[in-house]
Amino acid sequence: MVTDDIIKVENLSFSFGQQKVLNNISLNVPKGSVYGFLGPNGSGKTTTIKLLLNLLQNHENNIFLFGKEIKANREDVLKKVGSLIEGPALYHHLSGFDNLKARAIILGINNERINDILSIVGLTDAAKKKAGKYSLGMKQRLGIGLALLSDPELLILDEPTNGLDPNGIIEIRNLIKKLSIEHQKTIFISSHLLAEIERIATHVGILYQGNLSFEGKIEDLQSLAKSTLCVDTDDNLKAATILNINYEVLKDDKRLRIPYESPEQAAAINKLLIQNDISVYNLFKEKKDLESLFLDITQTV
Ligand SMILES: Nc1ncnc2c1ncn2[C@@H]1O[C@H](COP(=O)(O)OP(=O)(O)OP(=O)(O)O)[C@@H](O)[C@H]1O
Repeated sequence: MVTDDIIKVENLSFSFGQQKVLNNISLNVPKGSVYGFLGPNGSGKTTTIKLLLNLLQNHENNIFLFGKEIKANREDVLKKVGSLIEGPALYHHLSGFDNLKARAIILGINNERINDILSIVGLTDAAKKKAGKYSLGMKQRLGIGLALLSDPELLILDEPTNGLDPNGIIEIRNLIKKLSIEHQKTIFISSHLLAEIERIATHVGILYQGNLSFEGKIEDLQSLAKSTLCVDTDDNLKAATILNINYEVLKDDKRLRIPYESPEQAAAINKLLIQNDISVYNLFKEKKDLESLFLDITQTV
């Protein structure tokens, strides 16, 4: 298949027994992107990731990595992928360095590369410490280091910030940015937290109950967030009654909100209120934040 997408999935469905977990989802992950795969718990993210890595059996030929169907090209394709799913498998009695060394021996990778990896994931100073004594954030970073050993083009990370404290989250976020910008990795990262993804992703796919309810650039998602005109007056009840005649006044206990259309609409509303002897304290345009948009998208499927 000729495609610039590092991951391409076409109408993928999957069931565990009678339970349908994925319903006809299609994904397009461009080269060089940080693709945030968002969805609430249980929406099917881990299942999708396991299918992408050929860890669950898929009877269709509809998953392509690097333009190649994965089942027919399993080895060829998967050697270019590093992944971290459901927490890293570490030897707790071994140091960070030796954990990497154990994997490096199998892959035929030298100590210089191990030291590079430790530096990339910020564990140089803790290299000799036992992994069992690492914080959760350090363990996750070591797990990402293991995934990076073979210098994969694509990194697939399943909820890498799950359970981390704010510092741990920031460290992982910075690491992902670095891997994307300085090391040109394509990164597919799942999360149930929009705020997390919003800060690092270039592209977003939103999964809800096994359906892909949005896919696009992060800017496309942001532009979907509709603006409202917020109005504060000395008599909101009276103002709402007047505005209701010509406008849709949205329900809000604190202030009046009207779907924003144009600067002229804002001026007309202002004029109308003043003509009716209502003092206008505030009148401004507010863009819906992505968090509420995410809730909208996942509640209206
Ligand atoms: N091995 C399995 N056998 C049966 N059902 C499963 C199995 N793995 C997952 N499921 C079910 O499939 C659905 C999707 O699970 P999945 O782990 O893919 O969701 P998720 O979006 O990754 O959620 P979470 O963030 O909670 O891991 C859930 O209802 C889950 O109970």
